[in-house]
Amino acid sequence: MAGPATVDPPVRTTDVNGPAGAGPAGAAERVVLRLARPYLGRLVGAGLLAAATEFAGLALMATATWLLMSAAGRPPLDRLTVAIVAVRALAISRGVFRYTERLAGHDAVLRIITDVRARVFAALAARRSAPARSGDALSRLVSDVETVQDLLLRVLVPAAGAVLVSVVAVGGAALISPPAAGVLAVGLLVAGVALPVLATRLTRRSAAELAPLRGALAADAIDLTHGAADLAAFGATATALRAATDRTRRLARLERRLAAAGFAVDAIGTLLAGLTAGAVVLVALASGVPGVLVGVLAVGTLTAVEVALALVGAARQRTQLRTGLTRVAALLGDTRARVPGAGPAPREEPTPGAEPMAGAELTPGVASEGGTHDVRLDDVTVRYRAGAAPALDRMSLDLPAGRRVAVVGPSGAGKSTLAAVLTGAVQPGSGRVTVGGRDLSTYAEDELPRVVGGLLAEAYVFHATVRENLLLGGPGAGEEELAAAAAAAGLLDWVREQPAGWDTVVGEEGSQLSGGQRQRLALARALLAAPPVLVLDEPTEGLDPAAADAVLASTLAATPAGHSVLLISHRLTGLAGLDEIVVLDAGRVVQRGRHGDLVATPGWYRDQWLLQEAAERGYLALAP
Ligand SMILES: Nc1ncnc2c1ncn2[C@@H]1O[C@H](COP(=O)(O)OP(=O)(O)OP(=O)(O)O)[C@@H](O)[C@H]1O
Repeated sequence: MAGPATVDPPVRTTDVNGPAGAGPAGAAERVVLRLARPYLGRLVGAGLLAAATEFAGLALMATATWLLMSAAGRPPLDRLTVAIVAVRALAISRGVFRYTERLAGHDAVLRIITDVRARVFAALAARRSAPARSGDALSRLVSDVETVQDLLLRVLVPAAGAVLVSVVAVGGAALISPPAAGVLAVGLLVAGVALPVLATRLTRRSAAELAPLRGALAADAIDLTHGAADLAAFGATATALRAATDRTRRLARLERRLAAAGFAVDAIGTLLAGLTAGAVVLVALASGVPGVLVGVLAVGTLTAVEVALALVGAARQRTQLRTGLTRVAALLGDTRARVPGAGPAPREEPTPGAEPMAGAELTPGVASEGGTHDVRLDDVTVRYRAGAAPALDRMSLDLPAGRRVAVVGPSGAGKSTLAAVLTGAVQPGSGRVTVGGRDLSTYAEDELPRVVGGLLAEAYVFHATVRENLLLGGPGAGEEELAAAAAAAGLLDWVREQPAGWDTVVGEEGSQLSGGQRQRLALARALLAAPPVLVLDEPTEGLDPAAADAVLASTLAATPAGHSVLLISHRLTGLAGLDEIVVLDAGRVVQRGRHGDLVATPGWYRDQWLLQEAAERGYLALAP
């Protein structure tokens, strides 16, 4: 069978979500901090308590060291009493400080978050382009706002505590030995400034790639589940799975790289603590500091460097929070930072080419392979549940190659089931379906979509660009073919009006399109695929009568000659040009013939035609 060997699913480039961290994170932080201003007193209190906690830990280690080393010289007990009491007091106060710091920090931050969430909600509600129902909006309300919480609780408060304690530690060391304090200051600067900068540099790029990649994977999961039927119908399941697997691998690689960089920085931090303590000891000994105080300086240095190393963790956190913070800040409109996910992917240079003719016949995406594509159903029965009434009841139907047939009938008659049987989505319980004389069950999974396919009921629109959604139907299609398919489906004018044109992102499940535009997009995709047997399940659903007539006419005109069409429709208008109309009821063919004959014959078709005529005449009379 000729035609493309593989059909690509819409390729989600990570830029669907926008480049993470593309915005100025510093500006975003300023916006967030401005929101925190009314709670500044509480935040400063939390920062001071964090510093008190770290200081209590540092003082505890230093006092305990002094106590142990002094006790080795067996001094009178009264000389140790103060230190013993201090150790107990510091050990208890450290826990108390930690507890109150957590309490105060969370109290302040949760108040700020309540404010931020209310503002984000208001901003989202005011934006028509980001409906509050969409997963993206939800993620902004929940996870992005949590980045504000993390910025305050995991970055700013601990960082403030670490800086304060570092200053106090250097001051304390200077009381014992100014040269040793100088060495400690250098060690603390390396631990608290140079290492965080290094950690940020090492992880920034990977962290920036991480967030959009995770977003793309989440969207993959939705597309693979909700769009499974459409992927299968276009033979793109394997390719979509491969793309998602590749993304998962890339994510794993990135996370490994980030973890390795993290371990390396941690190892350098530990080494630095040891080296600084060693240098402090040597300098203190050289300056004639007594042995006990040298011990105090050594242990104090180890503890102080460890406290300063918290800044490395804070820097790492900050890098990871960039994307979320930028999105929150941009949403609140206080920064010009780009909102990843809100904007379309950068526009590609248009492919030079002739202007397509509206309604021009499409180049078949797949040429028929010489053999005919006669479709035959013999005594086909489909039952969705054992004991239930059959959806198709011993149904027989011929659809010779090149024939254009409409299938109509009351709701629940089995029309969509017939489409599902032909596209291989539903296996008949009994009977035989052949295409080109070959049993349908002998077609390989990726082979059938190249012969029978089209627009399924409730077609899925992927969270990608218009172009990517269309290319699912015709992977190799150029601008001209895209335009011809879009013109036939009545979508071209809309595409041309969009600033991003073919690169307009349609949102999750096409949420940024109207129902009619979604339907036209799905129809254009089916037309682009142009299989020899084209199944169209309600192609004009959701369109007003005049638009439905125009789209149906251009759709039929765009279908290549020699290709069969099986059109499922509720509307009976526009069927006069078809070769045959089959009326189904309760899974059986109850009438068949051309429109003119059926209208003249008493039965469901004639009744329905008269009803629809009257209804649409009324509609047109009411129309302005
Ligand atoms: N997935 C399913 N599971 C169980 N029963 C189903 C399923 N799909 C369809 N049916 C049943 O099969 C029968 C035929 O449904 P089908 O969707 O083919 O009818 P239809 O003619 O396309 O209806 P409509 O015009 O309302 O879309 C109905 O009774 C329906 O309830």
